[in-house]
Amino acid sequence: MLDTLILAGQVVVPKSSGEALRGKEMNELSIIDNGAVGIKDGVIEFIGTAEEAAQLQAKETIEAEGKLLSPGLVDPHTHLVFGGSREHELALKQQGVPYLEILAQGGGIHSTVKATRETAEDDLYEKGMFHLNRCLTYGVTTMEAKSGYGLDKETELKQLRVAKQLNETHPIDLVSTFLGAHAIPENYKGRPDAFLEEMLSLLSLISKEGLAEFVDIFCETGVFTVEQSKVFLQKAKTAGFGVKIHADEIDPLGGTEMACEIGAVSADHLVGASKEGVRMLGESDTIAVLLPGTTFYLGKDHFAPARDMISSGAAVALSTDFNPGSSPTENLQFIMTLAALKLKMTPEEIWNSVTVNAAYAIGRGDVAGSLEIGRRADLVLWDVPNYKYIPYHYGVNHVNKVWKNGKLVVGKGDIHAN
Ligand SMILES: O=C(O)CC1=NCN=C1
Ligand SMILES: [Zn+2]
Repeated sequence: MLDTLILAGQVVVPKSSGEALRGKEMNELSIIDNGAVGIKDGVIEFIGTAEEAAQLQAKETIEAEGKLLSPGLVDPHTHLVFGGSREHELALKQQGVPYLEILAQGGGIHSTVKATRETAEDDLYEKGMFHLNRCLTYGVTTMEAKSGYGLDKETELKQLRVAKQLNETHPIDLVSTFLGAHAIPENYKGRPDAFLEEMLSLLSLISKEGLAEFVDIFCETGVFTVEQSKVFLQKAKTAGFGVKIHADEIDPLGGTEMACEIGAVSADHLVGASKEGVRMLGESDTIAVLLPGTTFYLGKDHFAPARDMISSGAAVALSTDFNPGSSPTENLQFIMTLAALKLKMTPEEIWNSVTVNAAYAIGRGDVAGSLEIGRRADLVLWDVPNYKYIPYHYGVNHVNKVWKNGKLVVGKGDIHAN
């Protein structure tokens, strides 16, 4: 006897082959028309057509014929835990003040660092819960959370401990990344190497307390060079962490090439990736995590060369880059629209980029981002007729219901029209 049987319209089943989908594979997406998924004890027990499900018994049957059903979405790049906000910077952006100039003037990341240092751990936790609840209502069931707004031992650990607590208490599964190398704090101005050594000195404690699986660095003009980033990430790899990099976000420094060279799990942003960087992505296991929401929000015209990357054979994932400065949104569905309009990705590539490939980008490809018998039942029912509809109809939330580990965690309340 199943606990829940969902009778849907189309069911999206991204291919799960043990690694991220790349190149032409990204355009493959299995769809079951008039599909059904059965859940028992939090796990997927049946995937097939409604016809095949006809003889199954279930305590509860959700009759959602005509609605799309998919795996829970995965958001592989967020700066979830932070204090304060940066709406005051919008006026500067409107006046055309570049992101890196705001940062150099002590704003940007530094503004959030000040607010995060001043925010108590409990308050950071409550704020994180608020944002996670919103992510869940948008269909995200697994996501990454970076530190990086402390830039000192005490606050970096505070952020990571908050993320650990959130992972233990909120339905969304969180994967933590240490981004202590996010910017150079005032007290280390002009001494980047010394600051990086200070951040590296935290790795043993972070590892001992299980506070992060990945280490990341902001490789950018006025922050950390490609060489500094390479040395830092290689030391993090030696210490047993997976490594990621904010690369070629604004200036094309060549972080993409370096990421492929050292075997980073992912290289993120890549707006300025060179032809050589694109070629190397096609030949490496490094996943390109693209963040078109950031490019949009920074008012840039040039977006990451996703089509070239996919043509080169690379694996691409998508993310909100949720953070208070360069991409203040939890709406991964809007990112799907930007991927269609600005990255020229197909609906099939987009769906693979917010599910299976996003899961592999944060080391969760074996448990999230696809539908398989025996896997935990992380599912989203959408108020849309087919899988092409979400990128097409933008700026709204299409979620009808979300199940996490087979439990209904978001359900469209009955709308009492009168
Ligand atoms: O501005 C921020 O808070 C987040 C960010 N880090 C690197 N690029 C953007
Ligand atoms: Zn970021």
